[in-house]
Amino acid sequence: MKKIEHIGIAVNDLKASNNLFEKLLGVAPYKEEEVLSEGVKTSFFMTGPNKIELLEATHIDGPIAKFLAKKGEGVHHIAFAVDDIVAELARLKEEGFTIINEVPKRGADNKLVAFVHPKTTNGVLIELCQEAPEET
Ligand SMILES: CC[C@@H](C(=O)O)C(=O)SCCNC(=O)CCNC(=O)[C@H](O)C(C)(C)COP(=O)(O)OP(=O)(O)OC[C@H]1O[C@@H](n2cnc3c(N)ncnc32)[C@H](O)[C@@H]1OP(=O)(O)O
Ligand SMILES: [Co+2]
Repeated sequence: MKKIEHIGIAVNDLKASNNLFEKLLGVAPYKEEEVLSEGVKTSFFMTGPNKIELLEATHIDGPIAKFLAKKGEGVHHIAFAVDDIVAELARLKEEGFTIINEVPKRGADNKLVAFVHPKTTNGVLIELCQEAPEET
């Protein structure tokens, strides 16, 4: 794994949280994107070299809606950048971690993503991200 790619934060109201994080970080979000497959609307902030992803639920049965219902707003996952997501998933599986997505899927901000179950990572949901070609 190369570095932390982003930290994902679950929020109830993306618009309100965009305003809050803009005040907090002193920069505006550089992008907003809806990812239908995950049931989320996201926004992204850069602060120095670090990226924050805010996530609002768009689907009542989606992972963010369920997380918000159980735990409330807060840090939802840590994402790591990798060069070869398939190889990294195989390595983690071999090490005994539970992989949620055997096949990487399209995430936000031009990434291929896959998740590792928090029950096998001390309660922290881990996302792997590999750069993907821009969608046309
Ligand atoms: C925008 C796209 C992408 C990007 O490009 O960056 C994203 O970031 S998408 C982010 C949203 N998508 C995901 O989270 C996908 C991966 N998550 C899942 O597949 C599921 O949420 C899960 C982790 C498998 C849990 O699903 P499920 O078992 O159906 O939900 P439960 O609510 O019943 O939870 C079971 C258990 O797990 C705990 N949990 C759930 N989410 C988290 C979390 N984010 N961090 C820590 N723990 C989590 C939950 O509390 C339950 O625990 P117990 O109550 O103790 O059983
Ligand atoms: Co993410």
